[in-house]
Amino acid sequence: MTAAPGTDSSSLLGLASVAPAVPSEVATRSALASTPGLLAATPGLLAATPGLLAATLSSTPPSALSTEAVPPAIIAAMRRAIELSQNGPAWGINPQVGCVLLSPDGETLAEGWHRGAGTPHAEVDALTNLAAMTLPPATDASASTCTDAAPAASTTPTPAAARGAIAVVTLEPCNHVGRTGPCSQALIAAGIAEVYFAVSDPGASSGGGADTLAAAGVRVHSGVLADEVEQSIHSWLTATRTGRPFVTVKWASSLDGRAAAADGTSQWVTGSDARADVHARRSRSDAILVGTGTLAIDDPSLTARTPEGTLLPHQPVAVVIGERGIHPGAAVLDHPEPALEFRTHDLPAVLDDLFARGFRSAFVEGGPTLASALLAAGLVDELVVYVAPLLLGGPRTALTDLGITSMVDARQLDFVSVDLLGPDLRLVARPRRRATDVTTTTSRAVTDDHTDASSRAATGRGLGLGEAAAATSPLTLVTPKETPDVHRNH
Ligand SMILES: NC(=O)C1=CN([C@@H]2O[C@H](COP(=O)(O)OP(=O)(O)OC[C@H]3O[C@@H](n4cnc5c(N)ncnc54)[C@H](OP(=O)(O)O)[C@@H]3O)[C@@H](O)[C@H]2O)C=CC1
Ligand SMILES: Nc1c(N[C@@H]2O[C@H](COP(=O)(O)O)[C@@H](O)[C@H]2O)[nH]c(=O)[nH]c1=O
Repeated sequence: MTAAPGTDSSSLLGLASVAPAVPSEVATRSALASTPGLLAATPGLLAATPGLLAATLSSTPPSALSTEAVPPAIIAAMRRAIELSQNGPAWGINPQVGCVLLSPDGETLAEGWHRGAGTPHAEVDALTNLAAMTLPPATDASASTCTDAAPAASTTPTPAAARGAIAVVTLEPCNHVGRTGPCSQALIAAGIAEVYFAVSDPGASSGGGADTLAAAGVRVHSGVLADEVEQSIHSWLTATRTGRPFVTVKWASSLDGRAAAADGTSQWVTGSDARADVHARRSRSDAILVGTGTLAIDDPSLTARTPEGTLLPHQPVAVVIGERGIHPGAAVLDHPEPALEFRTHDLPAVLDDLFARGFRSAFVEGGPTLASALLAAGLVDELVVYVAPLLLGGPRTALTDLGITSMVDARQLDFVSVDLLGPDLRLVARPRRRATDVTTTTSRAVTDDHTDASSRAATGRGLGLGEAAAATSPLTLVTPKETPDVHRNH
């Protein structure tokens, strides 16, 4: 059973009588997103009473989509979309996104997910998969709008089965009109009648797809399992909202809070399970940051490796911060990715620069001076602390001065998780949000490896990297000649 966007079609989902959304209805989606946990609470009741559901929906405008109004098939599809999203890379400039296409009666038609910058977005991937299943081979179903390689809507896959279908997608469909075509247009062109998504896209240029869809007569709902999606792409959402990479500070300490023995040796404080966990986290990060003190004393490799020493498929870029820079012969010079050095103590500027290069996650591996400076500056989003059951005593505490002199100024955190890894504890904590905290949404957030030329200029910060280089090619290798303060090595 099919229907054009905005027209009625009877269905098991009871969606037939829902009026087409209007833009003003979509504009209220944030209210719904604030109570996402409720959305998933009572699907069983709804499954048992489809007639009641249809009645509820017909009398409830989409803007007031309530707990009861989310059909179980949509919840199930969103759970599947979240699973699919996790097939994509956890690092890089783009988020993990998954999409499930449903027929009007709730049957799964096709699935898709995003495989990283330069590849089709999840919605287009799902449409392409649907086309591949339903169109004759002569039709080029492999092209898509949302890739760097395939511009414009002329290559949008428009399988007939998509007409009147429902798209369930973890992130608001993008609204880009740039190097990549917008997913919102691809969905409209394919004849999708209804879209459910979890979380709004905070990107200034990529967000707004919901309004575009609604204006075209597509029924649009947001906030479905929003808590789950917020958690699964927390790092990317935070980076996009704040305009700097998501910063995780990690350290390994003794039970008495020492990161090294008095002579500076620290290998190893923690055991093999904890270190394997560190390497898995390295491989999900865009960059590993260390200060020149750690470089000088530990001479770390900063690669992501298996316990046997094999390199993991994704390697974060090693970033060394400090006036001393990288000494000749340092192990990071043998890293498979060219290392970056920032001969500065200006940490916001470093993070700005990394963001402009397309880095969305920074994993800080010390040492105590760099970690403390980042914390004191309020630039840390998460702590991952491994505590080993051993005592070291002495002066080498895991953190140094945070500028806190009295308990009233203590940094309050919340534990996110506490786990035993072999003999060691892993504690994950995040800053406690205060009522006065304001989430900053910058106007420079971008997705799909676009770099907004205004981003660095907007902050007024820089480390001597030419604006043009940063604006046009976030991952361009910058030679020392071009940048006295910032450069990649080898
Ligand atoms: N157990 C663990 O998890 C870890 C332990 N360690 C241990 O820590 C020790 C090294 O500690 P530490 O010297 O603190 O190492 P850091 O890596 O923190 O390096 C400190 C240096 O970073 C530079 N720096 C960059 N930005 C700033 C800033 N904003 N403010 C101040 N300094 C900045 C300065 O160098 P410059 O003079 O060049 O400007 C400073 O001297 C070693 O014994 C090592 O084994 C290290 C990492 C992890
Ligand atoms: N000592 C210590 C850690 N130290 C961190 O690991 C770095 C060494 O990385 P690599 O040379 O790539 O193996 C070192 O410089 C420091 O940042 N990490 C831990 O998980 N547990 C430990 O006990």
